[in-house]
Amino acid sequence: MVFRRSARRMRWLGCYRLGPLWKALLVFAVIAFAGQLLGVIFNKSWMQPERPHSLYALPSDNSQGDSLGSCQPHTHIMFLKTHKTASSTVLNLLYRFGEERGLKFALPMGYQFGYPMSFNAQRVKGYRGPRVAEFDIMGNHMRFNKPEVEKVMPADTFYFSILRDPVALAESSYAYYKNVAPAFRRAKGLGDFADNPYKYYDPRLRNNHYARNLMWFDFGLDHTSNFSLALVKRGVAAVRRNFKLILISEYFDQSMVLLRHALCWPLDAVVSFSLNARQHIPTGRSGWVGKAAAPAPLALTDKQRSKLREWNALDWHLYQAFNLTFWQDVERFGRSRMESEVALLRTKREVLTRICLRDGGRPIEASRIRDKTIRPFQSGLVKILGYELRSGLDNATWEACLRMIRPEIQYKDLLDLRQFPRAQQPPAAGGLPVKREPAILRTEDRGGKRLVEKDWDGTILFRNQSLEQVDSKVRLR
Ligand SMILES: Nc1ncnc2c1ncn2[C@@H]1O[C@H](COP(=O)(O)OS(=O)(=O)O)[C@@H](OP(=O)(O)O)[C@H]1O
Repeated sequence: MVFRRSARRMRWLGCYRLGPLWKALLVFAVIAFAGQLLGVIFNKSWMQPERPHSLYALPSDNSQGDSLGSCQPHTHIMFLKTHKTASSTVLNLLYRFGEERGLKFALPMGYQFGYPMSFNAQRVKGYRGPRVAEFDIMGNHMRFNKPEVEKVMPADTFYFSILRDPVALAESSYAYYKNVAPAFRRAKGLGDFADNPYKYYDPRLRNNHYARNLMWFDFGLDHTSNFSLALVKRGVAAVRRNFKLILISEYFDQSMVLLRHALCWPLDAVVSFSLNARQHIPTGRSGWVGKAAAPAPLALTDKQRSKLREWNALDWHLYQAFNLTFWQDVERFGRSRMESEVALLRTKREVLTRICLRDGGRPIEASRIRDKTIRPFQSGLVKILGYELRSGLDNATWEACLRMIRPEIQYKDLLDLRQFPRAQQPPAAGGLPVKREPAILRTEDRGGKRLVEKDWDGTILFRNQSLEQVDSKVRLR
């Protein structure tokens, strides 16, 4: 049939003047071409998942979520990156948004802005003084200090941050800062710590802020006074004054919807994969499996949970106050509108998972990630997980997917290099030469003896000392 049609078409094209050999050749060429075409289509549909015309767009969707009318997208943004609250996932989308639009980031010299010291504008790489407004986005870890931040960021900056239930945060913080916070280091487990925190906690020791009211501390609030409702009220009021939006980690997707509306961003810009997750291996009653220093120490009874809430009372009140505000915001936004946007966001995430990630998008241990440059930074008791990209992605897709899974430290290095190409590294504010710190926190352990432990910033936390020596030497406050 196909052959007869081709022969008719050739007659129409005047091929009847050709000899039989040429005719045969032409028929062969037509059939080969048709076969090739079919093969390409066939192969594509098998090799690639149905890929929409844009990486994010859904097959039935040529919008980017609800229209946001005529508002202008915010590009001056300050995100207070609180610790262990899903803040790396949030920072990733700020990095992506800024990178794609060529915005300028206020970056730290290392990986945090002099944390745990209070933020100082001089910590920003390339900072040239309070009247030189040249940064668009700021989001690395800091202890918030509004007057100093205002020196760096433009007057119309949108300030936002994120909070998490203090008990979940304590678990995450204990697992991550076990070797960094002296209070955690000495405790047998988080439950043991919760039962008697004063036995382990000395507020004068450096890095013990990771063990109590960490969010309150990150907001730059007074953490040295005794707990009182008046103190809480002042703290909550200060946060309300300084921040336009407080997200809630437990309701991450709803948070993303509120955020994208507040920023007038497309929904696509807030689709993300969870970064910096700790490995959970459920088994038996404890909920964990593992070897020696594995996560059994994280098990908590209900009583211990409520003790941790009491211990972190400032954080607990802060969280409750902004959880309430959050749901009032959702109410104002409209519950059903929120539900449909969250559903759209989740569908987009699923599509992207299929396009970008191996293993159905399950996060994996760093050691199993073949591309060493995207292995997440490791710290503490448990493994911090990352992702691997599917093979066979075209360049544009690969680049877009990579942006979504690139860990925070590597992403900061990349942006840093773009903003300050090596050849012209500016002197650090204050005239000190810039020292690029290695992108790895290390606990070197030889023969069971810990030699050096460095913080993200490259700060040496301790070196070749017993824990007791360390604790007595790192007194800061
Ligand atoms: N999307 C989303 N939703 C809810 N929770 C999330 C999300 N993304 C990351 N996470 C969890 O956040 C924890 C890591 O927090 P951070 O990235 O702020 O940590 S860090 O301070 O930057 O080290 C870490 O918590 P734990 O796994 O309990 O340790 C992550 O699993």
